[in-house]
Amino acid sequence: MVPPDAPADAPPDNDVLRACGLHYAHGGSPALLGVSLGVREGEIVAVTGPRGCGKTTLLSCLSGRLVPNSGEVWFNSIPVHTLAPAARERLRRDQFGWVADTPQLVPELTAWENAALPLLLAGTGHRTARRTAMEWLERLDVGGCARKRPAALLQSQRQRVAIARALVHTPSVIFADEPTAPLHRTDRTQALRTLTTAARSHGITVVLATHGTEAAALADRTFALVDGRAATSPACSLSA
Ligand SMILES: Nc1ncnc2c1ncn2[C@@H]1O[C@H](COP(=O)(O)OP(=O)(O)OP(=O)(O)O)[C@@H](O)[C@H]1O
Repeated sequence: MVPPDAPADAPPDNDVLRACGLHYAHGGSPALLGVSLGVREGEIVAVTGPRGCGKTTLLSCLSGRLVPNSGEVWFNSIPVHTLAPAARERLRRDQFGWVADTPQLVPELTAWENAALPLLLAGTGHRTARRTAMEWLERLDVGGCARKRPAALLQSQRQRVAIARALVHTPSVIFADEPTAPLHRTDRTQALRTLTTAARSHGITVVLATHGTEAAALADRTFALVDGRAATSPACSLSA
């Protein structure tokens, strides 16, 4: 509920993520030109748009992987855009999950160790971390690969391990950048449904970049980008 003394157009205070007026250029090449977005807790938002419109850059700024050239990013009451690198790294490790369009696993670790990594880094005991990772790997149909290293897995199996790793510590927000790109069409629906069902049942917010209508259909809302701008610009107001 918006408090009575808040500005009339203040965002709802159940926004878990808020971005306001984001600008970002890769070198001299502009990727975001004043993007504003609010995401509510537990919401699944699909960021859509043609190749090169800025989806990955937007997810990277929202998640603290990139610092915008100007504009603000808030995670609850935390100003992500002004955090020091170490604090941003901690925030990403503890509160966020990331699934890239190609699986980025640690080659020396087995599938279950890769999936358990966020728990192990947070100090969870080995046995609990392993059990939890195994549960997620099984939900994603790759439980049988748990002892294999990434090199021995198919690309589609690696991506499922990466999805398990994003879910394993039940983060506040998962950023998924074309998460089903490496999967065959038949595998896509199941992996997407596992991700979105798990997110809904655990109250995890998801920001999902996608070209596909299938992924967008599983989201609560679509946020369309065109040439680095929102296709329809929401008003931007920060109450914090
Ligand atoms: N590392 C980089 N160096 C230079 N330009 C980049 C870099 N990354 C992205 N860009 C440019 O920034 C713009 C936005 O790219 P971005 O990857 O965010 O778009 P996208 O919508 O995710 O594209 P895709 O659907 O192809 O993944 C594009 O013009 C792209 O060429």
